[in-house]
Amino acid sequence: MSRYLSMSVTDKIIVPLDVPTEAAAIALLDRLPDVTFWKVGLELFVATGPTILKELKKRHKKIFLDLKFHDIPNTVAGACASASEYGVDLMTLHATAGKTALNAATEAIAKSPSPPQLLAITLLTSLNSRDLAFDLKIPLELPEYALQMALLAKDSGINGAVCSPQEVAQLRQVCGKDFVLVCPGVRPNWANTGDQRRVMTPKQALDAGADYLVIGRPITMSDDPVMAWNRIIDEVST
Ligand SMILES: O=C(O)c1cc(=O)[nH]c(=O)n1[C@@H]1O[C@H](COP(=O)(O)O)[C@@H](O)[C@H]1O
Repeated sequence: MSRYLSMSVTDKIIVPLDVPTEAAAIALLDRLPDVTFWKVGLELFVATGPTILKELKKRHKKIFLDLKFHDIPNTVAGACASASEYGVDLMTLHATAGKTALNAATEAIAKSPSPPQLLAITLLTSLNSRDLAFDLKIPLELPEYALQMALLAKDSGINGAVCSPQEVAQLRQVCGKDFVLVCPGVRPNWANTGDQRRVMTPKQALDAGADYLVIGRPITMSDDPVMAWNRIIDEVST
């Protein structure tokens, strides 16, 4: 058994199964047995449906089902009710679906025997201040906008938010210790940023107050995913 398994920090790093087939997902699960928390997002779920969730449960893994619901309240509530039947740990919807949809989602999952924790997307980590101001025409500074989306979610009964590590300290301070904060947009110094725009290193993100980090391509697209995973665990443990 790897020495990394004994460190609770491993449970804070969620690795996304951003691959197009069940076979590719299973190859990653086999390659990275020390990963305890996996994310299933749109690419894989559209390809496999809930089959992949059963495989993860068989392996006793925690599951973040990241389908980012964004629709009218009735539809969001129905999707949340259906998805909560899978017995996953975390689920996402966009804060910009609005207060009524966020409330409806909260009520819909409350009926589940094992409700997931609901997380609201504040502002995708692939967007920067320029995108917010010029393309989306949002007349707020980016950190203020992310905070307002988190507060909207919190006031609507949502358990936590997905935010960039650059905003996590402020959200932690304002939203409190029980609000779950999950940060994608995490890049070790040695990894490419790719399409992520608001990044920090894993250690910086955890030190700033993130409960969980989502780290994908630096691990999964590495020539040696096990080495990349162990390197990240070492960096956040020192
Ligand atoms: O909800 C998410 O997980 C998410 C929100 C966000 O704002 N940014 C973001 O990158 N993500 C997801 O986090 C993962 C990041 O992957 P990498 O960029 O490869 O580390 C992807 O699966 C994204 O779908």
